[in-house]
Amino acid sequence: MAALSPPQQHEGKESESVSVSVSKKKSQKRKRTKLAPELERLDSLPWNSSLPNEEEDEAFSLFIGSGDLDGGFLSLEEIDESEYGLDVPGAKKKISNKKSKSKSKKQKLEEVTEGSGEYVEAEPAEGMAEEKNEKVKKKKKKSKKKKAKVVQPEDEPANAIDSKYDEEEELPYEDDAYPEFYEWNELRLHPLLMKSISRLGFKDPTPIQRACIPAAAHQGKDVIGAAETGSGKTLAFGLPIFQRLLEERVKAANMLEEKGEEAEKYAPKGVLRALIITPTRELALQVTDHLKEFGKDINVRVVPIVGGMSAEKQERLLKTRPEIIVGTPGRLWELISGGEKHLVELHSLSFFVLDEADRMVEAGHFRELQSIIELLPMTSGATEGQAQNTQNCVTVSSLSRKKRQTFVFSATLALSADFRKKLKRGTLKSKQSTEGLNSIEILSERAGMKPNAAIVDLTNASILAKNLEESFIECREEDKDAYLYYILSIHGEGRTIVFCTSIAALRHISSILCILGINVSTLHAQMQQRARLKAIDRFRANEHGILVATDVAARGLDIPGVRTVVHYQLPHSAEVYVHRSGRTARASSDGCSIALISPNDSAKFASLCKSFAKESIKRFPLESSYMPEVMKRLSLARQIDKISRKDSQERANKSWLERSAESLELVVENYDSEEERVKNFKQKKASSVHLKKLQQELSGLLSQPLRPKTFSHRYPTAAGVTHLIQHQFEELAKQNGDDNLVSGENKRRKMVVIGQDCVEPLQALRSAGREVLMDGKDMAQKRRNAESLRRKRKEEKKRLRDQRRNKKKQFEGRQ
Ligand SMILES: Nc1ncnc2c1ncn2[C@@H]1O[C@H](COP(=O)(O)OP(=O)(O)OP(=O)(O)O)[C@@H](O)[C@H]1O
Repeated sequence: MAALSPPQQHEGKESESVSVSVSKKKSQKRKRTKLAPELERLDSLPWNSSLPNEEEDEAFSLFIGSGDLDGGFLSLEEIDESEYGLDVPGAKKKISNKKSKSKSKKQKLEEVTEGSGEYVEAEPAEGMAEEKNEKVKKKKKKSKKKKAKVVQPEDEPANAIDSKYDEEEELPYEDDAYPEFYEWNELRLHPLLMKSISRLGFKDPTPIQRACIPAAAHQGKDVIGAAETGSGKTLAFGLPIFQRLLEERVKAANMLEEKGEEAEKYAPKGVLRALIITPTRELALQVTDHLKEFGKDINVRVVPIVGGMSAEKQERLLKTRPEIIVGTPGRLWELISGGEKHLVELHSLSFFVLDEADRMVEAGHFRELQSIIELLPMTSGATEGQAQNTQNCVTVSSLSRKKRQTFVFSATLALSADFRKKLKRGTLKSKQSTEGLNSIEILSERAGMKPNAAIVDLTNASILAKNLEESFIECREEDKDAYLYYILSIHGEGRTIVFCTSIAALRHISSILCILGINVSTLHAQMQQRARLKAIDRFRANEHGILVATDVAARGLDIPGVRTVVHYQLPHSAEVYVHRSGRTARASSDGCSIALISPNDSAKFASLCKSFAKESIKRFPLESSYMPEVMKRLSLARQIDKISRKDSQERANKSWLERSAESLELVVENYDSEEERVKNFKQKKASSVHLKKLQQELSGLLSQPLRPKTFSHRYPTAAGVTHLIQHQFEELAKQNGDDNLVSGENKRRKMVVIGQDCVEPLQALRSAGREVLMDGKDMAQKRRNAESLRRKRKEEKKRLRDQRRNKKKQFEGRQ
């Protein structure tokens, strides 16, 4: 990784004293020792080789051409953390002896003047190095004085300031200053960000954060990031944005004395600095909330702009002139093309982020996104003159000279076309022609992504989250409802998301489950935005909630406690399967996915497994003795559903006819004969009686817990012993043995439930799931067999029908 490669060599180095260079070596050695396992791990990652050579890198300059601000990024010594009230809970301040203090001073000086290799400063013009060092030293002194003032209690004698300062001096982010945040300290983030990290209790950065932050925040690189679902990608691009905005503020504050009001333009307020684009509204709102929550102490405005939002609210939000906007392509383009004042100031952008980038290049988003990208000013080409011509922006002259950073993230970037190969080879080069490039590359290039972008691909061959247990149930298409009901009622622990491909299937399932007394929330793209958000809130609020959703919920939704994902219908692509499954097993938790596979799905499922390099997958354990009862309930539910649907359809038709007639001021007359009306009435009555009867029968069944067919209250073994029950028996026997050993007497035992009840799917899968080889050929053969059986049955039926018809004809002919 570029961020961990040897430090850059800077001019003017020879002028440093020997003691400084010795201490520098020690400092580097100390850092390397601590980073050694990290380096080893990172070196072994596939993307490492594709990173550009550090020496060939353009040094990142925040204010190109401005001698005063050369170096752009701040060293931590320039940031006075005491001003930010940094108070990391549980962190202990380390007070060391004088000797180590002086060494630490030298190390810090050296880092400020020479760069540490973890952040890159633009090289000053020849002869300016010393001047710059002097300036930095002065700033350091100023900062030290401030610290002394902050820590000095009112009644303390003046000579106590120095000693207090000496103690405080150890506070900046030394690797060992806050042991519990050691890994974060390595990333050298602004004290306010550290404060947020500690507030949220994020003990360590996730691998994608560890890999992206140095490159994006300290080297100013563009980043293409791929890592498993739930791995913290939002903060991997969010933290570098916050870091740069904070650094600019500090820089401007430090310059205030020298340059007065002019300094403020280096940390401009009220202009758009970051535009984050996500494919769905829910994701945009979630990313906004995540960044807002993180940026509580930072005073950076983060605002969502999504479809379905009322015009007034949108206007109100944009009036606050937020620095960060998170939005969906459709609404953003609508506003930009309409000339919305805050949004058209795209020249002030310092960050352009495509979250779930691979989804956005698909139909439905691509055109709008492309249009937005086409409006982005050229990062290197925008001259000052051009920029000055842009209206409504007072900060153009300073901002246009900055480099805009582009971040492209997704869990499945590596799955798309031959992108993975290109990621690995690092062949993302700017070409004149777009031939041979896929859409992500084209968009990335058009968005101004540099050829030396840091490419961080942390996805493994299977792409799926590592804590995810996958499984499947083979069943007939018409039995999918029954198995879904089985999973939800027998293993209803934790939150579950059921994914469908079509809205029709979603409606069917939610209706059936509702009749069966299972409360579900639904989420699909045709719902009103308010209803969509309500559904998510309801799901979030229920510890054992069930959400039936289409793929609109597949990407990015981060709801804690989702234990199970059910693929009721298989998705159309491997990417969607990864994202759907990724709603569980997020961050450090685990979870399981269950795919319901009908004979028609089997070949598709086998090819999915192949794309994830999976040779085998677990079959979800089923207790077949429950199925007769499940089927009985389901049959009743289906009949009830059919009657209710017919009724409501009739009502809808009737009211439509009446409404239409009313609007045309016509009178609807009933031309049915008396006989027909009586017949209709009788039919309705019969159907209503039948419906009532079915409902009564079902509610009688639902009032009892679901039991295996041969369940006996006394001997719960008659249903046959499954692996799970076997396992439970063994555990029970062990437990009883232990109890007897301890007490030595027979106590009255508690009632013990044996079976699958209340065992969450993951647990059932772990204790009884059987690995099945995913042989594509075998699956395809099975499907062919099933098809040929169906065909034979159909032909047989047809033959019998023809036979009957012929007989009838012959009989009629004889007469
Ligand atoms: N360093 C960290 N330590 C612990 N938890 C973290 C850390 N960073 C992020 N998280 C949490 O991990 C969860 C997943 O993060 P996030 O939504 O950013 O994942 P993601 O990689 O974008 O997932 P997806 O690909 O599904 O969109 C969030 O709840 C977030 O708060």
